[in-house]
Amino acid sequence: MQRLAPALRQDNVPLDLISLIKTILAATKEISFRVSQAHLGGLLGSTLDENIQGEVQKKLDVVANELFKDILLESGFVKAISSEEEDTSVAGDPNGKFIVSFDPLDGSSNIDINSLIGTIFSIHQAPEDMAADNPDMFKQPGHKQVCAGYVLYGPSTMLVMTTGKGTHFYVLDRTHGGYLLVERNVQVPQDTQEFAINMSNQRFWQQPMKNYIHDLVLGEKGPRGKNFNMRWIAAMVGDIHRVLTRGGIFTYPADNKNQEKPYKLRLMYEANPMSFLIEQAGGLAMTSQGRIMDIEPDSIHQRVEVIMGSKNEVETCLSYYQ
Ligand SMILES: O=P(O)(O)OC[C@H]1O[C@](O)(COP(=O)(O)O)[C@@H](O)[C@@H]1O
Ligand SMILES: [Mg+2]
Ligand SMILES: [Mg+2]
Repeated sequence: MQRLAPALRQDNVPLDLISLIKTILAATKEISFRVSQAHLGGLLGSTLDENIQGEVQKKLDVVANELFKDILLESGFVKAISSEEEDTSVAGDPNGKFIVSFDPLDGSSNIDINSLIGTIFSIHQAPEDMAADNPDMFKQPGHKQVCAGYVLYGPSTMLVMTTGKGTHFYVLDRTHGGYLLVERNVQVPQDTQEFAINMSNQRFWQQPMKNYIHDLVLGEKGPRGKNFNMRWIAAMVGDIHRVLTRGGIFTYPADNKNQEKPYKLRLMYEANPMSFLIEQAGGLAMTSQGRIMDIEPDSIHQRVEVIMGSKNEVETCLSYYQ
């Protein structure tokens, strides 16, 4: 099995980007270790704080954020970072070539039940004409990402990453301490019989999504003429990993549960990086209005509707909105 750095060099990834990726992965190895120790005590439960989005922070959210932030800012490769757990962007090295957005722990509600969680990251070039403390640097659409990925702290610690030349799976080999390439150019099957959505929000969805899910649930007796299965891991990293592995549609649609917050997932450090991975694997990543990676962001913590996965199924879902 190929090691990570030679695999990246084979794809002609620039050396400075490889160095940044290695820095990110050093942080994930440390987080993976902390996650494996968390149930021994001290790291479970919530802090007394909320993040800027009004969500209670888990202790492990904060630990993962501090680790990731410190390692990145000390590296010299990064001009600024933005994180789910930071109010605004944090300045790094003024000469850093890249900016990194991240969700230090995705699936926080799974921490205390020892279920799937992960770290999501997205890398853009740093604009040369902006100061390191200018958060406007992050207002770049997803199609300008130079790299995106996640690390899943599951039974195996897995890295799934793209630099725009396919989506590849790596596994952390603890015997030598590095990530090994286990599957190159993963492809999402175009058709599927599996969907992922939080069904408890059904009464709050818009009518097109209600109609689409209604037809899936009718199975072979309905207009789709085939049965569908449902999965919900409650961690986007886990749900998207399943979609990349065996296909499916994953959606967090608009809802009117809270009028001020029609969407749940965040564009910069959840939807955009996952869209890059899904598209590089031959899938589609959309809102009901268009391609996620074409959205011009207006703020770091912006939320967005998400409909992504197997190409034909995403297209079928979108047809209900026409
Ligand atoms: O509470 P719900 O509706 O199950 O939401 C689950 C979704 O929320 C998230 O956990 C949000 O991520 P965080 O844990 O990073 O806040 C997604 O990963 C997941 O898809
Ligand atoms: Mg998240
Ligand atoms: Mg999170």
